[in-house]
Amino acid sequence: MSYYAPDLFKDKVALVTGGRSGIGYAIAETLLQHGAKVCICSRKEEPLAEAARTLSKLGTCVYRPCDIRKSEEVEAVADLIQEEFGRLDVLVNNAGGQFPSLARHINDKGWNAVINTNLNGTFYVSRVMAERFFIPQQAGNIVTIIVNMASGFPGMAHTGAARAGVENLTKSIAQEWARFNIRANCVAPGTIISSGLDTYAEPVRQLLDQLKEDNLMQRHGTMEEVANAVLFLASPLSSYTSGITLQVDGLDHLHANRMRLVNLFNE
Ligand SMILES: CCCCC/C=C/C(=O)SCCNC(=O)CCNC(=O)[C@H](O)C(C)(C)COP(=O)(O)OP(=O)(O)OC[C@H]1O[C@@H](n2cnc3c(N)ncnc32)[C@H](O)[C@@H]1OP(=O)(O)O
Ligand SMILES: NC(=O)C1=CN([C@@H]2O[C@H](COP(=O)(O)OP(=O)(O)OC[C@H]3O[C@@H](n4cnc5c(N)ncnc54)[C@H](OP(=O)(O)O)[C@@H]3O)[C@@H](O)[C@H]2O)C=CC1
Repeated sequence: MSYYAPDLFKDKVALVTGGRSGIGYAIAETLLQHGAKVCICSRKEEPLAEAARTLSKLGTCVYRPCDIRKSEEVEAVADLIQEEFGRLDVLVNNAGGQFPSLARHINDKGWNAVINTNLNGTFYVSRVMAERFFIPQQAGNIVTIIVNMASGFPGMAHTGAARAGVENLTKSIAQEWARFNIRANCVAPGTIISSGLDTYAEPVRQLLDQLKEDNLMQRHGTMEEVANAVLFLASPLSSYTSGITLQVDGLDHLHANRMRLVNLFNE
């Protein structure tokens, strides 16, 4: 059940990066359920095509494989959107990820993989979609998924650094592009039950149970709770809001036990 009007995104076109799985899939699904036409992209063609097939039962959903770290592949996604829809109204930068490691054990390749994905990739997609659609249209909306890294992110320093960069980038482009009627905001999820969490093995799995006990609401968040926050920021319901980060974390940004993360690897 939804509290939003079913036609909130009627005649609107949205791109969700990483829309084949987890939170991105839930966002794509919610946008479709509220009338949007959706494009999803990610690296792995087969699961991406399968996700688009399933989502198409809810409305128009197209896909194109793309590594957001390669700006030429991002341009190809823009080409598809231009051919299929001739416009873009909403960009949801959701693609991202990292691996758990103490900072001093992250090698150059691992550091660059995470920075390129989360910071550079998010920038490439935002710039390309603004240049190709939002600025010429004099209208656009960017919502970027980051993480809760307000007090640093021990155990995942690479992603903390990248997402802090993205949050600051969002504040800059929100100001530079306000004159083009473009808004840009972030959503910072806490620990959300998703396919992403399934990628973690011990000792992170055990940590997830502890993080649930620490949470003041005594639970992890749901993908729908993140999708609902994205819907708010992507819609005219938030028309005077830009450059902010909306925390969807059951208060973890005020009350999180960072020692759990520091001690994760029993160093
Ligand atoms: C504690 C609660 C946290 C809750 C908050 C956050 C939750 C989430 O974000 S859930 C979402 C999780 N989903 C993902 O993370 C999926 C996406 N992740 C990835 O695709 C990779 O982690 C990536 C970001 C590193 C990108 O992958 P790719 O470019 O394909 O890179 P490779 O797999 O080839 O790895 C490159 C390089 O990175 C180092 N490395 C990768 N994985 C690990 C690892 N598990 N441990 C240590 N180092 C790792 C390594 O240097 C790799 O190079 P090679 O050694 O040559 O393989
Ligand atoms: N689950 C959680 O607790 C939290 C998640 N987040 C963030 O939310 C977002 C979604 O995570 P979640 O759904 O949980 O995890 P998933 O691992 O399911 O989602 C990650 C998605 O990003 C895509 N992706 C990864 N790298 C690239 C790339 N270089 N180019 C294009 N697509 C890429 C993946 O598809 P493919 O492999 O096909 O490329 C996948 O669809 C991520 O940014 C994550 O860090 C933030 C806070 C908490």
